[in-house]
Amino acid sequence: MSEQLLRLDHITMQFGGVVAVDDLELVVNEGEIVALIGPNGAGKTTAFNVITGVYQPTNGAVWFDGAKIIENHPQGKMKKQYKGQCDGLYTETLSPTPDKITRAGMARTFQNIRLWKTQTVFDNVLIAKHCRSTSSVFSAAFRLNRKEEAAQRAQVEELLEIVGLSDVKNELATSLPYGKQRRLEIARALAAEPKLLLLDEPAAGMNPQETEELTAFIGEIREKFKITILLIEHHMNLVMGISDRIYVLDFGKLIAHGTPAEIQKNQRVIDAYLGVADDA
Ligand SMILES: Nc1ncnc2c1ncn2[C@@H]1O[C@H](COP(=O)(O)OP(=O)(O)OP(=O)(O)O)[C@@H](O)[C@H]1O
Repeated sequence: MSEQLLRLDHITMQFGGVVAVDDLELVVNEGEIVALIGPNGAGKTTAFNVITGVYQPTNGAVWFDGAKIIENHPQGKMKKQYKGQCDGLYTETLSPTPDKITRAGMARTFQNIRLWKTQTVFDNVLIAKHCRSTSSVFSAAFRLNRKEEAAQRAQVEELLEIVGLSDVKNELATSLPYGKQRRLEIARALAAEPKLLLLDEPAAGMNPQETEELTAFIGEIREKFKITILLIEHHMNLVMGISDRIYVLDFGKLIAHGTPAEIQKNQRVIDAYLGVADDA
């Protein structure tokens, strides 16, 4: 459990005058479930967007699976603003696209469910599998490689069985109840066979029972897939129930990190976030 899978070094993301993420240092070790929490607008989704290549950070580096995958330093007008803070620390510009990052072994879900609405449960997962395979475009369009296609279909069957969606595999994704749609979204991310799964508010919009089921489901996924998970979540029962460690952001800055027990009694966190009533 001690190998670092993901490491953020001095990550800053500035949009115009807003510093959404400010000098963030974060580590996720192999096999861990780590939560990133904080009040609305704290910078959590922005951090995910930097890690997954949606945004190029203003400064800093991201290491994944032993390699530096992202790096940037203040450019243009920003140079003056950041002068003295990070001079010479980062000199390269490494900015892979999100699909390259997926291929490197990360997969994510989004705050708003993004399923292929007109496809079945099975096809939603199959398409995600295709996207991972090198011959995906041709295979998907022309079925050039039938052997590969058959193997992928079998893997999708197996995955749906593991996540408990086999019985609804031929139904349209959008006909599923909300909790199952969330489960499908996670299954689709798992189809990419990631080393790191990033979940952005997986329990958003869920009632307490659905949240409880999801909490158990995430735990099962970790066990069954031996996967590492970084998640953003507002439901404190879920966060405290499954996280090994928690990072807390407030106004882009890291204000605390530690075990759930440590975070629960951290006064800065209580003031900034946990004092706010849980809507779970
Ligand atoms: N593309 C963007 N352009 C300009 N400002 C942005 C952009 N994305 C995020 N921000 C700003 O950055 C700050 C952090 O937003 P972010 O969405 O990362 O917060 P969050 O912690 O994920 O919030 P929530 O819990 O509400 O999802 C906010 O002030 C937001 O308005």
